[in-house]
Amino acid sequence: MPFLILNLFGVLDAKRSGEDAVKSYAMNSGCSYSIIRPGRLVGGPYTNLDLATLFQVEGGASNGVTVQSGDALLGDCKRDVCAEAVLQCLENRECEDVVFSMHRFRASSATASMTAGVSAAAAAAIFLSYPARMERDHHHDVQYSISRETIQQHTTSNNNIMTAWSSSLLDSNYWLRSNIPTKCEAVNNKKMDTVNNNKTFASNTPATVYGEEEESNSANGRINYYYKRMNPNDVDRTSLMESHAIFGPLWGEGLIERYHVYKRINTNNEHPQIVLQSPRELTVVDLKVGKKLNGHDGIIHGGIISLLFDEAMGWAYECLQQQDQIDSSGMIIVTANLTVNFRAPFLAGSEAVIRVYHNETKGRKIYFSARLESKDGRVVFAEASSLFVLARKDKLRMKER
Ligand SMILES: CCCCCCCCCCCCCCCC(=O)SCCNC(=O)CCNC(=O)[C@H](O)C(C)(C)COP(=O)(O)OP(=O)(O)OC[C@H]1O[C@@H](n2cnc3c(N)ncnc32)[C@H](O)[C@@H]1OP(=O)(O)O
Repeated sequence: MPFLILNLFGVLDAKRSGEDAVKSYAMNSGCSYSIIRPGRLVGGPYTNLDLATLFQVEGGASNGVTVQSGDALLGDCKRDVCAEAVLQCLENRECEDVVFSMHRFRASSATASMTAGVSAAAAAAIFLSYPARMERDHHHDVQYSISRETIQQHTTSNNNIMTAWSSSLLDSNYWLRSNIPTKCEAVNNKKMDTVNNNKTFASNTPATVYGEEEESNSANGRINYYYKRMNPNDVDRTSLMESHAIFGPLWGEGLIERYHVYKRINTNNEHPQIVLQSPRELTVVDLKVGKKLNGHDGIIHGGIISLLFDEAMGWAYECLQQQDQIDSSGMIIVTANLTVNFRAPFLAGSEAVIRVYHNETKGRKIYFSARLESKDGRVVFAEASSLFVLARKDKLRMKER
């Protein structure tokens, strides 16, 4: 069928952007995904409004299916078959990061057919025992609108999320995550955005920066904290905005699109006006990177990540200096050593936070560590440790070997 007709009202565009969103969410969250592209859904219950519903198209007696990678298959797909595939994907690790289309097998046999393209293991895992299973488990009675709970009950594969093209199949278009305890929940984008903690934050705390620690060293056992935005315009360096790597040349659409630095301020729980000292977490940077800073296609360059860390730690020194009232007149803080471990691809166009921790100060040597992580803290993209040295400005010079 011509693409123009299939894509009437932008249906296929919407499906593609849904898939892209699932993949990108999976990458950012450290989950895998399975994407099922069923043909037109037929067979009851008729939950969506289309011609198949109008004419109560049954889809025949056969429950056989054909599976193929990509979207080359044309035809329809029975709802119960699709529902079964959803459950099978969640149960089989072979189905992680798999995209396949699925259609009714037109021969009279009820045996599943696999077409090359989808990994043989995945296809086998999904469908080899499929007809027998349908008989055994009476899945004809399966709840076609699969609830979150049903999915969770059937989820044994590790950390998989999935989507199916048909919103009539899954309740509320849930994107599903599986059984790592903290992640064992069905999430949709609205829920994701409203994840919050019950800490007391100042009103200037961005919704994207979350507190995570239960401090226990104040008199009454708890410390409240909030984050105060630091303003780069206050920096006593007139050239900062023009020649600074981040706020100058690398700033803008497609480049570094946000780099908001927040200083963590701890207060006594009972007397919030009293600011407490020595939090290990000094600074949080709320950042967004564009799509023009890549090394590999779609993945932010490791050098850029190192830059983001280096800067965050420089600002952390500023926070430390304000807090400990270090006298640094005539001195400048420079990075002597920076080590970065890259843990997961940081995708172009992503938002994230960097949390910087103060480890130790020895004379003019200051040691920091930091994490670049997703905004909900579930994925660590990179970790860094550094040594900053406070050097005299007038002595800082090119050294001879
Ligand atoms: C409200 C508004 C707020 C505004 C808020 C503004 C915030 C705005 C933030 C901007 C943030 C920018 C952040 C970018 C920061 C850079 O990127 S700076 C650029 C990159 N770094 C450089 O160019 C530094 C080049 N290196 C040097 O100049 C010199 O090697 C150093 C690091 C100054 C050290 O030289 P030195 O002063 O002669 O000292 P030296 O005796 O060699 O070493 C001192 C100690 O450090 C140790 N050390 C030195 N290097 C190393 C090393 N690589 N590994 C291990 N140990 C080392 C030595 O062993 C020695 O240890 P001790 O013997 O004292 O125990």
